[in-house]
Amino acid sequence: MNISYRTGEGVLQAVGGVSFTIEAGKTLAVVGESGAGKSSLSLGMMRLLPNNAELPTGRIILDGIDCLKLSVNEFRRQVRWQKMSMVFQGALDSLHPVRRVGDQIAEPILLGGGTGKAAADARVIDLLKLVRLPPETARRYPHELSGGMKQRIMIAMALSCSPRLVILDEPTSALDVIIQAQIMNLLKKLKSDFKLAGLFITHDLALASDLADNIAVMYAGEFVEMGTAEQILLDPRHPYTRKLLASIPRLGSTDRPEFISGTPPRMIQLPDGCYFRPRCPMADESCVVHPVIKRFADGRQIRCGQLEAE
Ligand SMILES: Nc1ncnc2c1ncn2[C@@H]1O[C@H](COP(=O)(O)OP(=O)(O)OP(=O)(O)O)[C@@H](O)[C@H]1O
Repeated sequence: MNISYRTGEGVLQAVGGVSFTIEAGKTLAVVGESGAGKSSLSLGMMRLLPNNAELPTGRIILDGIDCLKLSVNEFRRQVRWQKMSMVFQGALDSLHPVRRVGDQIAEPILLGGGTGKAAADARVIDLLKLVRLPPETARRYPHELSGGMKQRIMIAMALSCSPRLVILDEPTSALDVIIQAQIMNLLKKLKSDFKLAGLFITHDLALASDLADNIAVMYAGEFVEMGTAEQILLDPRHPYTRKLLASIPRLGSTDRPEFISGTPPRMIQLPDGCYFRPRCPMADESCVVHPVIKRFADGRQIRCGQLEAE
């Protein structure tokens, strides 16, 4: 999948050649620094990109439906919220301030058609139970709820139509650590109870390790390494993944966390060759050629000209 924006300085490619499969019941975490293209990827999948975005190219196949081939209306009726839903990064501000939260949870259910108001209201109560909120929460307004409760409401909304894929875009980044842990535990429970596929977008590799079966590391709009969570966390191979892991402080370790020197590239002006080359300790003259992503014998995929697929 490719996503570009038209800007005053020219066309900026925010997502380039990103390709992945998520099986039912599995979660893929996409990890990367700010500006790597994570939100563009999730908004592009939901077909909610801003007006200056070009139409994404590539294919998104969900339940046999080629989502990018559907018209806007077909996508809205058949896919968005029904088969693919999202918990947004700014979730705490995305609830309507003067509508009761129960009505807001019911909205995607009613939009899908085929469900009457009474059945939708009953479903709202079930969904509130699922996210461990009391039924009377349905009658409350967003300003009466804490951040953690609002995030549970957003999760209930995302689950309201029993989708096949839920995209979680930094679902806990606005919450304090205790509430963050509660929401992560809820997400883990929901993941094991339902056979949901999850796409978990985060800048936090440690958080990704909590929920993900597979991890893709994103740099400058591309996946640079993708593998099982174990492979990425215990045996990172791409120099950027190694740097990301070394930057996480570890309890009980005397090693100081490392900083990744340099800054991520300006996406409007990407360096020639490998995009990580200016910051990479392994870079040499061969890295002036932009590397393709290669599949290795252990199943992981890596985009690095220095590493040869055996
Ligand atoms: N509407 C837009 N117009 C132009 N450029 C944009 C637009 N939205 C995002 N970008 C650019 O696209 C690139 C990817 O941004 P994106 O928000 O997808 O990254 P991200 O990894 O989600 O970062 P963050 O975690 O900070 O949200 C960045 O260079 C960003 O400046």
